[in-house]
Amino acid sequence: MESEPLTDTTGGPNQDETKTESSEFEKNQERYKALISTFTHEKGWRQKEAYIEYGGSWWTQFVLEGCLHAQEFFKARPNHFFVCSYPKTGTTWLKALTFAIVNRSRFDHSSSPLLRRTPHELVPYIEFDVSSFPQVDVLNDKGNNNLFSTHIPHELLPVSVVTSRCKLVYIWRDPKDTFISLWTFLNKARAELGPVNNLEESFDMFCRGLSWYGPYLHHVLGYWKAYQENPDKILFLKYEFMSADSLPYVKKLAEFMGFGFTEEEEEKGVAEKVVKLCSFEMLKNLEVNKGEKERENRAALYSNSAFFRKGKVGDWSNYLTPEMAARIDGIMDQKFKDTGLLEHGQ
Ligand SMILES: Nc1ncnc2c1ncn2[C@@H]1O[C@H](COP(=O)(O)OS(=O)(=O)O)[C@@H](OP(=O)(O)O)[C@H]1O
Repeated sequence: MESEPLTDTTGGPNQDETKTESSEFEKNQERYKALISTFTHEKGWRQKEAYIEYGGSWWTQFVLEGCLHAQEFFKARPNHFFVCSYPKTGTTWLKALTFAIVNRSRFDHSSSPLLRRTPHELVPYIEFDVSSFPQVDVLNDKGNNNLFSTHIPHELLPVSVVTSRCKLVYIWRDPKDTFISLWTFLNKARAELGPVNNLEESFDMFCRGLSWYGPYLHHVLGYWKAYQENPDKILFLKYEFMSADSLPYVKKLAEFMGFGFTEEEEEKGVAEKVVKLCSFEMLKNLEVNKGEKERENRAALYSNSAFFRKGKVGDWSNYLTPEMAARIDGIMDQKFKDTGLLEHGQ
């Protein structure tokens, strides 16, 4: 196992460049707001919330401001690692796994910060958690943080994430389960956001590509193409395969991150312990991930428990008709035809 320290002082966001004074931060936000007001706005999944077109994808105001901020200020370093995903495809799981993998020699399983803090606190999103940069200092209990995550489509990532030697893991999931997970999640937001469209209307919009960070299939394809061009930089995973048998994928992920399990660790079952610590059942039942508590940041519109619903493959069949399933499957087959994506990992 490589012994790169996780509190590496050369890692983490560039404090000089990223510790924006709040007035400067607010000035930037005003600049982004003015720019965003010139972009196309469409009716979103909630009456109160428009979707805004930027760079071929759909955004909500808050997240787009964060994306523009990340594009302008986030400086990736070679020792950074990024968990990339479309929302509701396995982000929380991968955040927990990457954190547990790289921190396993610092914490045993009874002292892991994952037992007290949500995976989202430990692995921040560059487009909203990191927009108030000083918060990053408190991550990992002390020191800097090298793990980040994002839902930004590949083609809109901050340039340094693509050009730096840092690595990325991307996870995707069956679009039917992704849609149901997203729709049920959005329904759990704080009441002030207003109601979400009914399932049929939201599904129709999802199929037409009109969704948060969508089109979903375009998001997947963007990372797939980047992976094909540079397989040493991106690890490509699928939720369904990981659910069926997590261990080989967790070992692969650790290896890819430069933190492969040693023979001695293999003998001691350390990889199995990481799998267990990050399992849905384990995380869902922790006090920190239960109830109505919320993360303390600008993005806290959901209780911590909203990130853990069923964690099952195929739950879509309890919500979608066979016709709806056939519609989205058909769109996926068409979009992914001849890309090799449907055969990947099988
Ligand atoms: N540890 C673990 N293992 C397996 N599955 C898990 C885990 N943690 C969360 N989940 C399930 O993942 C879905 C949430 O997706 P994300 O974590 O990508 O959501 S988010 O983008 O961070 O908002 C959501 O799926 P659904 O249950 O189908 O809604 C979560 O329940």
